[in-house]
Amino acid sequence: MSLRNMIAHLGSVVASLMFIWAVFQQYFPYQFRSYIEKYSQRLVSFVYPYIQITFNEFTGERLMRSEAYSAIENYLSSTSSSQAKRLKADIVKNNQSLVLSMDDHEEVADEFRGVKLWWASGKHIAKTQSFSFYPVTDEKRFYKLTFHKRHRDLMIGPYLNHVLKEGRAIKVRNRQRKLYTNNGSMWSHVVFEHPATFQTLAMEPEKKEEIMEDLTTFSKAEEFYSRIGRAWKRGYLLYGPPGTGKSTMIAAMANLLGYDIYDLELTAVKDNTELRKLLIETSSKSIIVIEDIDCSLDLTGQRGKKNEKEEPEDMKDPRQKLTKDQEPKSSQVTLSGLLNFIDGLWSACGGERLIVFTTNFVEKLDPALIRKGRMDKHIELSYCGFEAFKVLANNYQKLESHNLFRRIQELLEEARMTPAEVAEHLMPKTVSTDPETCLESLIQALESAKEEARLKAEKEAKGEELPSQDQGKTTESQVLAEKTVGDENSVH
Ligand SMILES: Nc1ncnc2c1ncn2[C@@H]1O[C@H](COP(=O)(O)OP(=O)(O)OP(=O)(O)O)[C@@H](O)[C@H]1O
Repeated sequence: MSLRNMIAHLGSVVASLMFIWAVFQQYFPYQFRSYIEKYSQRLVSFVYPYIQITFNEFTGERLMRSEAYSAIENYLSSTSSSQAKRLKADIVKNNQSLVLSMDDHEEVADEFRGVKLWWASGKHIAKTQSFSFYPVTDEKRFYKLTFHKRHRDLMIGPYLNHVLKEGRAIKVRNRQRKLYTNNGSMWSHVVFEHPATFQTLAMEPEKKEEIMEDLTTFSKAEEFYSRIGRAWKRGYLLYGPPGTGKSTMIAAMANLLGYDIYDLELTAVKDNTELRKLLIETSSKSIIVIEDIDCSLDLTGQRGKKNEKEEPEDMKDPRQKLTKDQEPKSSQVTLSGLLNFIDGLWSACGGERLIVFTTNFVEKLDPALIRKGRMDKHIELSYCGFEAFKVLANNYQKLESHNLFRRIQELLEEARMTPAEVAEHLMPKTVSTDPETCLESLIQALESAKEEARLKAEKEAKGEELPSQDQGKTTESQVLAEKTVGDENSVH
């Protein structure tokens, strides 16, 4: 064989080898791998007593972020922060709090009803075919749950339900809460960040406890409501003079339960259809508030007549100046419409909702609206008593006791003053105002309120005509001539 032939032969051998190598690379490694994997897994499952479940971060054709994955991420956050060595941090709640989760390829242990199990985090990195100037990494994260096969039923049923439920609850606690208001039939929202809590609410401690207990019992009563076949809702009627803390209490309720607030302006709702739409759009874990219910709806038939008689033209509600066609906006939402929605509508919507009505004039309300069953709890917020004062003194001046407290206690038993007014006196006027100056200013105000009441009572006794007062505003600093027993913040 000539040298030329030999080179040509060698060339074709090399070409054939390269072809075979290419074919081998292209097909065999994959086939080998899958065969090896398949049979090794079968082999391992004979001797390996554990079961593994994988929860991928993205699921479905449209690769939506899996709800289960994020619930597990939230559930594992506290375990991860105490066990994992490498953690990832993320900021939630409007950049205010940090949430930690375990980094990739970490493992943490958990225990459920005495059974130990393990969670591991991992990721697959897939090569993307698309061309991009920026590095494109297609990372698919997952959590893998490992447990012994003898606990299969416990893990797949109760444990995973527990993880999802807890994870969702943590998500709700960490989410940024919202305050919704309606403009006609549309809700718009802002971030809800009211600092009021039941700790800072000026009220008698036992009544506060009772309300807090009622709220937390309600929030945990999902099973109860579904068992009795009723919508998971509860109605509160808050009533009392302006400045006694009705709005503050609603904020404290929302903060206690971690709920959103829907501040429903009924006068902006055209008719029952719009009302239905608004109520259906409210989300679970929310408080629907209808403030000043006596002014929002013509519940009693008194409002129109009263305003026409008492208010001068320029003082009237702007709605009163609308044309005749536009005017009866509020009256188109009827009391029966409202009550029907409250009773019936939410049975069809999942999740829990509180509905809170407020009024300054409980006696004006239609008995149908406030009868038990419609409104589950009636809470009266009233003038400041000594216990409520002590909460305010602690809030505003960090005072738990002071020798002027005794005098203030005596005066509060004789003079009516709203918590809002008391708070105003306790608020330091300058940075250097000392607590004693504030207490003295409060004592002075209480003494003059007491004197005013004495004069008023004297006039009344003489049968003199009293100057007319706007009932809505009178409460600011009325003095109790004959103090009625137990009128502070009473709960029914
Ligand atoms: N019980 C209370 N505890 C703590 N602060 C209170 C209380 N009542 C009133 N305040 C203070 O007075 C201010 C006004 O109170 P709030 O708006 O809650 O009263 P309201 O009863 O809702 O009045 P309105 O009927 O006019 O809406 C609040 O910002 C709060 O600081």
